[in-house]
Amino acid sequence: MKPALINAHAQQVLQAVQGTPASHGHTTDLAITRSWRRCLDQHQLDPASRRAPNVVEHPRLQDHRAPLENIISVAHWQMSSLHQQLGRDGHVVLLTDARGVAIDSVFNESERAVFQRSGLWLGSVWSEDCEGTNGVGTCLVEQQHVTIRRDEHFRGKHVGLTCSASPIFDASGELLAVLNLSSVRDDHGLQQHFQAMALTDLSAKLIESCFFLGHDPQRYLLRFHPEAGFVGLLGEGQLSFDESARICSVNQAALGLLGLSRDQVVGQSLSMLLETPIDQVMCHASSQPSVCWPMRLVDGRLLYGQLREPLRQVPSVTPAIPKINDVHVCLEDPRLQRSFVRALRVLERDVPVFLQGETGTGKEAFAAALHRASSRASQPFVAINCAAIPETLIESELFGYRGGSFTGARKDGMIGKLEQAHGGILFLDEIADMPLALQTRLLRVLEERQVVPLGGATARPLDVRLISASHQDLHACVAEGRFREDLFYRIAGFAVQLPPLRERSDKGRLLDLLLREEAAGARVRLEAGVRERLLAQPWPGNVRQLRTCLRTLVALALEGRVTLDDLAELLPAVPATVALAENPLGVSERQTLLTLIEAEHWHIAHVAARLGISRNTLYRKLRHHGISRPG
Ligand SMILES: Nc1ncnc2c1ncn2[C@@H]1O[C@H](COP(=O)(O)OP(=O)(O)OP(=O)(O)O)[C@@H](O)[C@H]1O
Repeated sequence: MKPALINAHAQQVLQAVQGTPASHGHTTDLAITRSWRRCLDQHQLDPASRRAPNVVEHPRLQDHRAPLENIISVAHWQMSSLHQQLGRDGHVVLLTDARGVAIDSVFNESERAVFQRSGLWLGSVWSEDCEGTNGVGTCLVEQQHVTIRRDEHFRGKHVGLTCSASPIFDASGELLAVLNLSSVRDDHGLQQHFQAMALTDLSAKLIESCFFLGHDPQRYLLRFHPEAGFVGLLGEGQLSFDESARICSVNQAALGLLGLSRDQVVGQSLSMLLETPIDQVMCHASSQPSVCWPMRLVDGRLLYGQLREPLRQVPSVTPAIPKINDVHVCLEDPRLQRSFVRALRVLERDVPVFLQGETGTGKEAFAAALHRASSRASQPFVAINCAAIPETLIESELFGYRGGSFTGARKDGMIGKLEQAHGGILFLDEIADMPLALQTRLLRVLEERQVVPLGGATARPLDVRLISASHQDLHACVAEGRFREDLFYRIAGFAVQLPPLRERSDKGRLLDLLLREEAAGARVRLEAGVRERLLAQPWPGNVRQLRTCLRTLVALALEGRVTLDDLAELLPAVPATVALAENPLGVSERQTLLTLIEAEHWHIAHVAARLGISRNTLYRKLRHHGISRPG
């Protein structure tokens, strides 16, 4: 931002606050005028100051992050989804604590420098007393959603930004964090601003709701709404209470629906609110409530509710510190380690885990590692690739069948994969590809915890811990009507984003591990420069592609030596555009596929190996691009 522009903006701010409206009719938004006054009178800030933002450095940043670990893990996935939904570049999503310190962020890596220049990165402090009027700081003061457009910022330095910020409250109504979306684009119309505002606010509410649902698993949780169909959705009332029916916490929507203040509700007995007797309410308590039942308030109004009973205590066999060194995969990246430890904790409490990541990032390896580290390690781990089983067979594969129930069925019937996983862990890979009709059946199985084989009459109990995965954005699948929303909520209790290989800080360790595995005891030495070259590759097919590449190098190595020439022969197999593009399988994907498929004469296994992706992924991509075998 040029000094002259900063000074001109500062002049306009001063005129507006001192009562002389600026020539171009400056803001009439009262929240902004109030904030400008605070900046001048209370914080004594200079709108023309070009001082860089305050930044909390490591390890002090850890002190800000540690108390909010739970909300960060709930929020991160939603932040990525928000960033993705906005679709284009130029946006950064920040999560700050209640003091305005950025404790998490999501942006395109290629834009890091742009956002750093604007002060939008981990540790930067965005409270009003530091940075003047801005999304985060003003939202913290107003305690409601605010949007601060370009020259509505107090400091001229920030007029290149548009920020939408929404507060996130904890279960006792205290402001816990702020979700902020900042854009450096100047070509946005009003409609895009409204879309960004609405999405930010919706995301903050979703995070708040998820946080409430998990904040106190040892209490009863009552979810309610005057319309049965709205229970389970964003506007529902949520209220937790203890064994003696004393209300412990309540969300904002519940207060609105009840027409009461927090003080009138928290600490009271549930019987003060309900005409329906408490023992009747308690009859509906279940660990996996799925049906709504009517209850009456003392003022006669009818509500519909669902009651979740306290979640069981974690079995004592659960390791206090999960056995992360014992899982036989490389998880040296601190982000991945943290995700692993947290995923294991929630899985032990029967919360379903959902893994999202690009193809080959190691979703199945991660799930299998969770199994090995869990208290069910000696029980089965059953993996099903929902994209790989033909649609006609998937039902019998999953549910099994009784002997002779259809033509071609085995005489003695077959036990389905679901039942094979009984007592252990079920891994549903590529779940977004499951046909809709089957999603309905799966949902019923998960809710009722029993399975009926095809052609069978009796239900058999099913006790499985569930991990599912997809390379697709399930939010988008739900929005497009390809994935059931209720199933989404059932399977995505805790979401883990697996980073692509190019972003992992443990790339080197992973390379060493894979090389050892591929060498299978033989001595293999990488010549100088080979390792560096391997680590610098973008690896669109992620860990799988790296493994395939190493396997080939080991096979080619003469006297156990891998040379730069060996590597050079292999790497051009992926066209240069693929290596350079930010989304390497994006723009040039179709062309890449056509070139390789022609070169390999439609040998699918060879093409998949050259790209370092699975055959299923390749088939899916061919379908997606409408590429089919000629003749
Ligand atoms: N952390 C890891 N440590 C060691 N090997 C790994 C790790 N992650 C992935 N791999 C290896 O990479 C390959 C691909 O992993 P995996 O099949 O788990 O990926 P995926 O994300 O499930 O793939 P897809 O998207 O095709 O389903 C496997 O050979 C696996 O052993």
